[in-house]
Amino acid sequence: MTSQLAGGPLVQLTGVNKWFGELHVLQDIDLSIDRGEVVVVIGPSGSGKSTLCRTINRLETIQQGEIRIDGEKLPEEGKALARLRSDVGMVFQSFNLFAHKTILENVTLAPTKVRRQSKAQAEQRARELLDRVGVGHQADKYPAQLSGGQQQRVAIARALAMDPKVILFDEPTSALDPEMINEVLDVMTTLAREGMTMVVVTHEMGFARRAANRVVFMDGGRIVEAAEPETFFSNPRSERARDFLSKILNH
Ligand SMILES: Nc1ncnc2c1ncn2[C@@H]1O[C@H](COP(=O)(O)OP(=O)(O)OP(=O)(O)O)[C@@H](O)[C@H]1O
Repeated sequence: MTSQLAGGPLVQLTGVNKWFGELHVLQDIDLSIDRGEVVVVIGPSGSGKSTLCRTINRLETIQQGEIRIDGEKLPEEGKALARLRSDVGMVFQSFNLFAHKTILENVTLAPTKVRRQSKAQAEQRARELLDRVGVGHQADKYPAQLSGGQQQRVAIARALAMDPKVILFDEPTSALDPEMINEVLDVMTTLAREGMTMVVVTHEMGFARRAANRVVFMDGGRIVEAAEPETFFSNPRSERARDFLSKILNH
């Protein structure tokens, strides 16, 4: 494994190509993400946004190109599983909490099993994180006793408990009732302002405008354009991005 100098990009994708059978789902992706940067990925359904996220988290393998996290090249497939949760956090649309475990247990599970933290140490940290996302009072409950918005905030605390270098959010508010969306976006905005490196696939353009350093627009497996939100939203360069924005903003 090679290490680059600290201070280089935290996440670097170079010439990444991926196929699902005949479908060329990621095409020549080059993307560098700096420490503390918040990148919002948008684009039409099927454009490859989730797949991009999943490759960064090693949930999907690629056929061409290279992905480095903090200078380290992704290990081969077998080893990737062992490192899956160590430096990249992931928050999915569907929370993925263990129903039969308490909220506290959900957040302590990975630190005790993967990081081998003591139970006491992991619980103390989990309680701090649950307080931070506003659900500290729910620690002894079970997921089904919480609203969707609360469960997603627990999922964010669970990701933070592993002290990830970057957190990937794959449509984190798409499964939520509308009134719960903002409570999750507010937690994410706070994390962004605190300097967490984040990649966020979302249709929430308000979040992109206020929290993103860069908006990446994908279409047909390619990054078609990438710009600061102010530039992107006021003057998208490509016709596809203009069409997409007019559809989503008039929705
Ligand atoms: N495991 C898989 N096997 C085969 N095809 C897949 C697989 N996962 C995704 N695809 C296909 O790859 C393409 C890109 O999917 P992906 O989920 O990355 O798009 P997306 O931009 O995130 O879409 P959405 O906004 O609808 O979630 C789609 O055509 C999808 O059907």
